[in-house]
This record gives sequence, structure tokens and C-alpha cells, in this order.
Amino acid sequence: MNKTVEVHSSVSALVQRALELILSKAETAIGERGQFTIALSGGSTPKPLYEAIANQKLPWDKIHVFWGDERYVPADHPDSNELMARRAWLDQVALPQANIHAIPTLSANPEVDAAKYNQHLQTFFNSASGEFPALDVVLLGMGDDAHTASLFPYTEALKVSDRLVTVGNKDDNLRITFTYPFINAARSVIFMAAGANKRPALAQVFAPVADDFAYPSRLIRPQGELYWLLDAAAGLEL
Ligand SMILES: O=C(O)[C@H](O)[C@@H](O)[C@H](O)[C@H](O)COP(=O)(O)O
Repeated sequence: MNKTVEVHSSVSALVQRALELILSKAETAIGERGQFTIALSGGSTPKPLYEAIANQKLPWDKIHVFWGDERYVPADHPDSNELMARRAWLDQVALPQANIHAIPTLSANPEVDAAKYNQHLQTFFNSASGEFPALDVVLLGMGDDAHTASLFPYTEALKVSDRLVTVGNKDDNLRITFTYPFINAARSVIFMAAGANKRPALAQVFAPVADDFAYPSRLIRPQGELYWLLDAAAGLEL
């Protein structure tokens, strides 16, 4: 793992840096493998990043978009991570619908939809059960409880290491989430975290010893590169 922690002066500087990184990873991936695969996060921090990506001229047909987690709501619900990314980015550019790999949420059973997304990913990457294919970029946020994707403290999802996708649980609201070993298989994992409310969690996530089960972002130790992009408020005491 190659870990880089950067503290930027403002949220817009952080967003600009995330944009640069993603453009550079996309160029490399398309040059080397003919396509760029990225998993998006929800939360509020990445929205200006998605708007900035939409303003770029990119070979959209070579870009495949996935989600690291999704709330268990229909795709037109205001809480949907897919809806946010569609409005800010995907609906604004000529990215083929077939390249948008949204998490299904309509079977009334999150276990069934998690299994469907798992299968969809295995088919896309042509990987066998038990293998963890590498996305080019997994974009993540972190909550002030140190959760990431929908891997919440002390939940069963943190123990799942035999598949790509599982069911997450936020205060008894079920969600669908990548598992930590799938995130860790990525070529690059980019965390974006802004705001002073993230400081106590970050201190635990960066501590040499702490409980991974209490602070799930600690589980993210990718085989490739790990970037933590922070704003000045989040990074103040680091
Ligand atoms: O769907 C979600 O809620 C997320 O993917 C989640 O893990 C998010 O990234 C963090 O809660 C940070 O959210 P903010 O960017 O709003 O701080």
C-alpha cells in the first residue's frame, strides 16, 4: 500500500485535486487497458467533484461507473446516491446508459439485490466467486463515526470477506455496500473528507493501534494506492 495524506486549504482545492487525480488515473487506465472503471460514493462532499467531471471532455464511452454503496431506496428518491451522481454528472454528458452500473434496489429484499450486484460485477470483470477484481478508482467518503461506503461501526458487513457486495446497516436502515476486501483490491482508493466534525474519527483511523470494528475506515488498506484528501478543517490536528 502506498498511502498519501494531503491537507488542502479549502473544499474547492480538495475537489480540484480529486479531479486532477481522477483525470490522470482515467488517462492511464484508458491508455493501458482501454477503459476506466470508477466506483462513486454518496454523501455531500463529492457533488462538486461530479459537477467538475461533467465539465471535462472525456472519452465517455470508455468510462464505466459503479457505486461503492447505495441507500435502499428507488433511483428517483432524494436519498439515492445514484440520483445525485446522475444529476451532477452522468445526465450532463454522453456517457452510454450501458456504462452506468447502478446498484439495484427494487426487489424489496436487500440480500437479493446485493447478490444481483455481486453477480453483475463478476460478469463485468469476468471474475470467479472468491476473486476480487480491481477497479481503477474507488472514491470514498468518511462519516464522523469513521464509517465508509456503508460499512458502519460494529455491523455484520465488516465481517464479510468472501464476496464483493453485501448488506450494510445504518441504525436498522439497510443499505447495499462493497465489502472491504473488494475496495482493497482497487488500483487507487481516494478518500475525500471535509469539515472539523471528521477530526476525532480521523485521529482514530490514522492511529497506529485502534479497533477496526469501531472505526471501519481503518479496514481500507488497498493493494494499490491510498489517498486521503482532506480540507484544512478536517486535517487541522493531523
Ligand atoms: O452513501 C453514503 O452516505 C456514503 O457513501 C457515505 O459513506 C459518505 O461518503 C459519508 O457518510 C460521508 O458523507 P459526507 O460527504 O456527507 O460527509
